[in-house]
Amino acid sequence: MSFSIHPLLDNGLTKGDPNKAGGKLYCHCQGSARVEVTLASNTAHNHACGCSKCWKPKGALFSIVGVVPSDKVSVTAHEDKLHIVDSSAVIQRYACKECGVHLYGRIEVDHAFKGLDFVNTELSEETGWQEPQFAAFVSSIIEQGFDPEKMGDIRQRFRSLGLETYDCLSPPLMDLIATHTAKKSSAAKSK
Ligand SMILES: N[C@@H](CCC(=O)N[C@@H](CS)C(=O)NCC(=O)O)C(=O)O
Ligand SMILES: [Zn+2]
Ligand SMILES: [Zn+2]
Repeated sequence: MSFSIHPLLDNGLTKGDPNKAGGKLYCHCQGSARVEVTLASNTAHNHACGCSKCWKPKGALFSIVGVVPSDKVSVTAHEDKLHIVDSSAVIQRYACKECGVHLYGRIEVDHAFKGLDFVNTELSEETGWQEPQFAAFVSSIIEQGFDPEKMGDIRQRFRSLGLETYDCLSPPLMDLIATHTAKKSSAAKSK
């Protein structure tokens, strides 16, 4: 294997436990210096994301990121170590100032996914989190230097794991975004 999609997928896909009700995430700092986030829910829509903004473990081409309701996310240790990576982005990604790991991403603006936080469950020491469901923003890895000639290998790798690849989000998620946009524009027209 000449490239790593993500450590959680490089050796096959492990199904999650549909009854898992949450757990803790930690940054990569050591021992008691770790930022701790407690999730009171499993993720939904967990997926591989090839975009340049989502946090990836070292050497991986993709991030694995899912969503949980924002009210199920609490920072339970070292909140002071968190900063927003890019305050102009739609997703405000809170990262540890010391190790750079993203602990959660939150949307504060009017958006179809407002109320959902983006999290990387590989930061947990537990198993059972929802397995990835699809791969998104696959072509974006080219923007970060990946050889366009090898994209067929990437897409084939995802297919062999049973995951569909998209260059934006999956159709159901794109439908949600479009529905939100349509509602906003019809509300604006009726004013
Ligand atoms: N090609 C761009 C795509 C960035 C992008 O649109 N990312 C998606 C998936 S995470 C998004 O919704 N971004 C919103 C944000 O980062 O705030 C890149 O790689 O930077
Ligand atoms: Zn840290
Ligand atoms: Zn992304």
